Amino acid sequence: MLEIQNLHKSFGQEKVLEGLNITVNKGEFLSILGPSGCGKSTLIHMIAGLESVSGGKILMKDREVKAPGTDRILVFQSGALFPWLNVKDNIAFGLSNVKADKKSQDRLGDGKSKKSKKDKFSDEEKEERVEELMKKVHLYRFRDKFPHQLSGGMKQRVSIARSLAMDPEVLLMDEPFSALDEQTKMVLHEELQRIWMDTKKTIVFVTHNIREAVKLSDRVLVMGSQPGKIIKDIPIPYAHPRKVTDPNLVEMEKVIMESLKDEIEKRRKEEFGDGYPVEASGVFSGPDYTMGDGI
Ligand SMILES: Nc1ncnc2c1ncn2[C@@H]1O[C@H](COP(=O)(O)OP(=O)(O)OP(=O)(O)O)[C@@H](O)[C@H]1O
Repeated sequence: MLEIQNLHKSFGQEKVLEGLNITVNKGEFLSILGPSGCGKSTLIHMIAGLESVSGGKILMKDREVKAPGTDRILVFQSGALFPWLNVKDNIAFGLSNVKADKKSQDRLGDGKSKKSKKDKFSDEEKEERVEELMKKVHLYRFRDKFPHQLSGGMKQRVSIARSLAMDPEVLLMDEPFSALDEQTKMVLHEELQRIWMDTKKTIVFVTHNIREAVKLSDRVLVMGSQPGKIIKDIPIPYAHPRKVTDPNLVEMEKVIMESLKDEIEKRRKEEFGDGYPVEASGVFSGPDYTMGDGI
């Protein structure tokens, strides 16, 4: 479905990503996990077509990614809703720009005419999709509310619904829950697992939270930094929906921690210099092993 081949990225003299090779399978929930600054957002922006590549290729269904497209929709950390639109209109917003692909054009009988590209969905289908998605993310009764009237979790659910409305081949998620409190995060994890099981969408999910990655994904790619590279590819072969208390998942968290040992040591040295006692650093002592601002 999505193939990343020998991908490199530099910003000026700074080499950010080096030699990444990733295959994302159809229907897979893949997490990209790594410490702050290792290049996760840069990578997902490149897949979305929002950032250029410095070397290598990104192929989506064998076609090189050169620009953003409705086959790859990115859900941002902030939700990025339009404040002047209510829930319903925010979800409906992208639909008018979704055009039918070549196959559907042919089915519609005008596949040869580029100028008259048809909308993928009729007006009735758009209406139905928006209604269905508002129900799917449990926001139907809030459909007339505006973003400032919603909680952080609700806003993120609108954002997910808006992305799903466009029926992308791949849903790209850049730390979508990192700004939320723990309780809301847990609810949204359940919500996302349910949506994923329902829709069987391919999801590429960027996070620095080990527990989140293990709970949600079929596979976790662990990244190292400076420059960013894949250091481990770890399958999480357990049925969904999952509970974080599942001993198998706790075990997987330990496996991932182990694979990040060198990375943690690198960060510890950066933060504290040589000789700082490991047990005194407090790094990774939090409840979810977040590799965020603490290191
Ligand atoms: N547009 C840009 N111009 C210059 N440097 C950039 C740009 N975008 C990112 N970088 C640099 O690339 C490196 C990787 O950044 P990126 O945001 O991809 O990391 P990240 O793993 O997503 O971090 P975080 O988890 O903190 O969001 C950083 O050193 C950052 O400063």
